[in-house]
Amino acid sequence: MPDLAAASGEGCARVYPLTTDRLTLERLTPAEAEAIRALVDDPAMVRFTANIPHPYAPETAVAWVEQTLARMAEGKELVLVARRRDHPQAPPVGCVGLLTERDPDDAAPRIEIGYWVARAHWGQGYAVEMARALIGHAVRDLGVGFVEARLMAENRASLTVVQRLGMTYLGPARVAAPARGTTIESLRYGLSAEAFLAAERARRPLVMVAAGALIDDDGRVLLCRRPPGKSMAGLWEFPGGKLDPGEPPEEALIRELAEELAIKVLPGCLAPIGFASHAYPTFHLMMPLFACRRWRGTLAPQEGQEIAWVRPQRLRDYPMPPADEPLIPALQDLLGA
Ligand SMILES: Nc1nc2c([nH]c(=O)n2[C@@H]2O[C@H](COP(=O)(O)OP(=O)(O)OP(=O)(O)O)[C@@H](O)[C@H]2O)c(=O)[nH]1
Repeated sequence: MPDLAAASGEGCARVYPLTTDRLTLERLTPAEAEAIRALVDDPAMVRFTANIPHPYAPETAVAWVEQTLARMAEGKELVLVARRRDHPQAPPVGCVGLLTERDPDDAAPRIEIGYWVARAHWGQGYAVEMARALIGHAVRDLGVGFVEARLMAENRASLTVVQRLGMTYLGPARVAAPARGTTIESLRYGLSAEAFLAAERARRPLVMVAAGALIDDDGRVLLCRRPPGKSMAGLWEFPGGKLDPGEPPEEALIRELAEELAIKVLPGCLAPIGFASHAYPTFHLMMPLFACRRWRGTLAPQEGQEIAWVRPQRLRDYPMPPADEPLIPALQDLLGA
């Protein structure tokens, strides 16, 4: 049985918050009770849920948070609160959670996902984005092999979510609805870890890029600015580019450095520093970074790109693509900054 608290112990501090293209997902804390109550206390929101009462009193929200935190501490539940990355102080967009459940006829406990999105954010794909992040975490970090969802047949929005997640219909189920004092007919959907990972790979193909940290005699590093019109325009990056099919990264980098900066580099002058592995919205970037202190020719930008020679301790003054962030300390270490 997977332990849903497994990723919150010592040494795993960097697992949370999970981040997605638009959201930050942080573990539930007692401080969230009132913000959650304010969003959930909405008849349109609770219409399709089994156990959210309406009206939703402040003490009910506090009690729910307390109970949930107790279950989270036991590894039986994991609830994350989603906020927009561009509005971190704004009220939450919604919540997504996993819980372990056991019906009388279940041979083994099952892991069920649940989510809600505040009404102001409906129709923008947030439920799918939150659920994908949490399922990805469950599958990759917590050893969860199968995730279920239960929803009411008339909940069209949730049906779209489970379909977009790639879940398949498993059959009908009756769900206890304590807030209504009854049970309700619902539909069971499910997704295996393998199917989830296959869908993720198809949605986000792997792109291999080779990049170089050119280092001058003063220990400064060359950054190039992404020109207007390109993705992530205006950010500073290491020179380099995509590998051609079958091309080794060193060869690709040497070719790119000649094309972009008119310099000739020999393979022996490239030393690996580290790599970036980052999920962008439409592709997964894998990018080895090589240090290079020697080249031939006069370095001259060939594509009109702005360049800067940057002292290692000043690298953070230059906004870089998110994939590059983890490479900065490695480069600073190398250069003794
Ligand atoms: N060269 C380079 N590319 C980087 C860095 N960090 C990073 O995320 N990338 C991404 O890796 C890809 C490099 O592709 P590329 O250099 O061949 O092509 P491009 O800029 O025209 O990219 P595009 O296909 O996004 O327009 C881009 O999507 C770029 O945003 C970096 O430090 N150097």
